[in-house]
Amino acid sequence: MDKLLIQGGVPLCGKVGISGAKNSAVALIPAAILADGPVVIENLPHIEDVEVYVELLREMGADVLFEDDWIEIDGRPIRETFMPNGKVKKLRASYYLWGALLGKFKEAQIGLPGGCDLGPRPVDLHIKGFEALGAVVENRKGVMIIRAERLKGARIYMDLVSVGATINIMLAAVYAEGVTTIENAAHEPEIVDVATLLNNMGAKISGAGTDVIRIQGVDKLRGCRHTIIPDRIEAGTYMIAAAATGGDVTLENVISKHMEPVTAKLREIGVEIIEGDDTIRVIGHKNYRAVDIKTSPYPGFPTDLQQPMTTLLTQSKGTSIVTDNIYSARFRHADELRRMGATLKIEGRSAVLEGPSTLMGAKVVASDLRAGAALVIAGLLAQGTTEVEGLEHIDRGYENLVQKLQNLGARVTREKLYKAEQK
Ligand SMILES: CC(=O)N[C@H]1[C@@H](OP(=O)(O)OP(=O)(O)OC[C@H]2O[C@@H](n3ccc(=O)[nH]c3=O)[C@H](O)[C@@H]2O)O[C@H](CO)[C@@H](O)[C@@H]1O
Ligand SMILES: C=C(OP(=O)(O)O)C(=O)O
Repeated sequence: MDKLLIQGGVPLCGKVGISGAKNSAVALIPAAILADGPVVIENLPHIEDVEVYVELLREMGADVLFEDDWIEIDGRPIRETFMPNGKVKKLRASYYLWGALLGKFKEAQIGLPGGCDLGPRPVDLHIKGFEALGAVVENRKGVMIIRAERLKGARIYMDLVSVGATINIMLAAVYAEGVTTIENAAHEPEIVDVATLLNNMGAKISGAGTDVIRIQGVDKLRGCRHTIIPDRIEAGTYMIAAAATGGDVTLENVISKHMEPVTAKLREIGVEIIEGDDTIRVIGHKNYRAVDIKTSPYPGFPTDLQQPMTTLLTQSKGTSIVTDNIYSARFRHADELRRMGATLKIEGRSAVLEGPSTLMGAKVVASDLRAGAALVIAGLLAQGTTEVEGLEHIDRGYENLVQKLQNLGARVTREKLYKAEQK
């Protein structure tokens, strides 16, 4: 186990390349097994979630070649549809094996997923979708057993907007007979990315990125080549870090449109942002204004940037209220920020902050992936040294975090935790 040591107070300056999107990568990898031939996915981030997915596919019998930033997946040799627990618990997105295996084999026996602990994360909408397509779903001691004689297209209304359920239904429905429509579908760019890959494989999906997705089932999907979109959450993290340290950072390989909810809020608090074709320059200042933030599905403010943004708002003058409408318990970074000197309290689903606060370095522990990002940003702007533990969460989703921050001038190193420090 490792920890990060951060000497705060250095404005981040320079350029940073944004990696391929985690939440696309972990859906595109299982989508690839639906093809009757090899699928090459480029711009793949080297993050723990991807490494675990590659191991899962290999255990199931797929041929996987994983080089630098691309992967070739041939799902044809897969015979195994049984993955009870263990590795599937290491990430959230292992639930995409339900849809992919159901589509491919009409059967999946896969354990319930893991992922960040943000309060209850039910999977009822996934099940409702599979059942509508004709599957019988049983939860046997934490293993989802999903079987169908045949999959038949259906009209599926989602009670809530769900990224995972929308993608899972698409994965199962590509091989269903007839037409499936998903109403009240999620709009996230990662959904469009998955639909693009599936369509390049020969699927007939229209409407991805809107409320209604239509999937005309097909008999066969072929191999193809696909490049993953940039990670808008990683990009947002560096934008917030640049703003928080009063730095001047240019992000490369970004899609500005995907960043609009974040760009708008940063401008509102007083950050200067210059958008290029595939770059965004963030010029930080002091004296930020307080703002309120409410997370909501895309194109609303993303819940995955709520925690980093909370850190930035400790530097704004006045009262900011941050409300997470997606997850009921995504404020486990609050105690750690308070330990560093932030003035904030949690009221139900909201954090109420009074700023600006002078943050002081402290020993803190990341409880989940974006809590980790929030604490790293806190360490970068704090006076003195911050030690961040819980890096196994951060490793799930940030490629080369230390190196990218060092390239921007941050004084950050990764060190081994001594035995006595390990809990
Ligand atoms: C691997 C991946 O892509 N993870 C992302 C995905 O998670 P994930 O796909 O798990 O999140 P969802 O979009 O499904 O969840 C949205 C909301 O719907 C609820 N819900 C969801 C499914 C369900 O069957 N029943 C139900 O009640 C959830 O508890 C949550 O309150 O989208 C989230 C919301 O943008 C992001 O925070 C995660 O980073
Ligand atoms: C919540 C997140 O991830 P996951 O859904 O994979 O746990 C995240 O990326 O912030």
